[in-house]
Amino acid sequence: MEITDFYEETKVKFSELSEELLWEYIHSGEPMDKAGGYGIQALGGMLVEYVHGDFLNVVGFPLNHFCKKLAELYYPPSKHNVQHKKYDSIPSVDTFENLSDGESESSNFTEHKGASKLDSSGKHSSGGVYTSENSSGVRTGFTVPLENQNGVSQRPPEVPSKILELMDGFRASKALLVASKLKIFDHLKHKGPLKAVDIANEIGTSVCGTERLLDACAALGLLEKTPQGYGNTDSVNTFLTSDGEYSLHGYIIHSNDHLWPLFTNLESAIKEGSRQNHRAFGKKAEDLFKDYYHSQEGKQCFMAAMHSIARLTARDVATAFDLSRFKSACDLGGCTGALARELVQIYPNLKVTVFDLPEVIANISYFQPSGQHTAPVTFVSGDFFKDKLPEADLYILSRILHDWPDEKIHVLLSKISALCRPGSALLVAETVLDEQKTHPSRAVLQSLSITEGCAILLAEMVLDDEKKNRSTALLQSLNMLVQTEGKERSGSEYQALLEQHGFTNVKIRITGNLLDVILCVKT
Ligand SMILES: C[S@@+](CC[C@H](N)C(=O)[O-])C[C@H]1O[C@@H](n2cnc3c(N)ncnc32)[C@H](O)[C@@H]1O
Repeated sequence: MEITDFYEETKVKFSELSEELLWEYIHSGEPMDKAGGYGIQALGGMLVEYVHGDFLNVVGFPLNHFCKKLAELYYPPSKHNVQHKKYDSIPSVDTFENLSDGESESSNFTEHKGASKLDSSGKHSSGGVYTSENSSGVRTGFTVPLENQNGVSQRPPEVPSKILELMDGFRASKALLVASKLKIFDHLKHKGPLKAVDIANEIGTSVCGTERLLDACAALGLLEKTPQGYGNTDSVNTFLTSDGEYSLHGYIIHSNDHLWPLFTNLESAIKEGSRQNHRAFGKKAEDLFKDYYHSQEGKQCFMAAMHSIARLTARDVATAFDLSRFKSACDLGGCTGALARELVQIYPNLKVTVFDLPEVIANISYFQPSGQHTAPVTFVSGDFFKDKLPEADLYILSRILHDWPDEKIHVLLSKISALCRPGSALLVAETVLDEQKTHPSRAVLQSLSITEGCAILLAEMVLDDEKKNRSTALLQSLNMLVQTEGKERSGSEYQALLEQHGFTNVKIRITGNLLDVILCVKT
């Protein structure tokens, strides 16, 4: 990728202005959203005596210089193409006037859509002149002849928007993470709309940096920008503020403070095939929980992260199968009890025990909902690899198996299996990978009896959704690589693990939520 930078200088002389006129201009409202406080292209033009230099630079974009730079980048002078450079410093430009002229537009449009070439008289002929066209069909570029190394004119490939989006994806993520970490969304929820300067004062940041972050968030669809200032969108109020019932704030802070540094070491993780805690944080404990739980802050951050995802997934996990025949359940590694509480609400006859490490159980009070009836949920502390497990006729492992390698899973499953009576069951909630890890399942489409056109449209929609789910699952598998010794597994991999320990009748529900659910019975 080639990067070039430049600046453009334009001098603007204001005339002598009376205070009265200035106030009138202010009250017109025009200056309010203008960098520099006036709009030379509109009312503000009356304030200006003269302009030396590029007028459009004052309006906001130095188009002429920009186009010259583009021409340099796309058409650098070389032995092969110097002879074509008949025009001044940039090739011919489609003016706005051309675009407003319906007839000439349509004829030019046709001409420009096919490849064309400037001949020595400056007219178009078939060949290699390129002009860009935006999604609304309005041409925005200027013609630039392009040649390959052999001097043959060619049209560059379409802009690979998907690749560019992925390439820059980390910037968008980081903007979201930092805005959350700085509690910008919280301030806007309670006091918005606010101007950049007010937010900067509230959170103690620079005005220029804050304004850029807010503008980026607005461009990403997270914020609304109006003359009154920046405000949250509805989904930001629901998911990104820290006090919302379904807030993802806990997971976002975990992503910023832990996952981000771990993913920075993804390259080493791929080379070595192992987790990267020592590189990201300078220490390596026996397992990831000892890493996370060694400080009170780390512990609460991890618990908040687990809690926020559990709140969003618990309903789908609890209802994926009818569990009403069970009287007692034990959620092993049940953390803050979010799933347990959902279960007792849906199945009023079910008593649920949450079993987790002592460090976690000591902190559950932070996550207890206030004023809610929580009597059937009991919390027990212990180590599920070493200690005796509570008795129950339904065991639950939600996001537990993916943390561990097969050897450890065998230890845990054999303990659970030994405790199960015939008819007892095990419910596993994990992101289940599709079998090939390449092809989306077509089962849904085969079951549709609809017209062909409709089927194709639906197929594309379903496949798009499936692709998105699949990439989420496979990226989650990378997430496990950088921080654990575990991994995400496919349905048949889970089935094999479970059957080895006497669990049969393995049923899998793909929920469409972040977690899928597997139910199996001990025979
Ligand atoms: C990835 S979290 C999943 C939490 C919860 N089940 C959920 O889905 O939101 C793993 C949980 O297992 C617990 N855990 C890890 N090792 C454990 C052990 N040896 N004994 C008991 N719990 C353990 C952790 O404290 C943590 O709460």
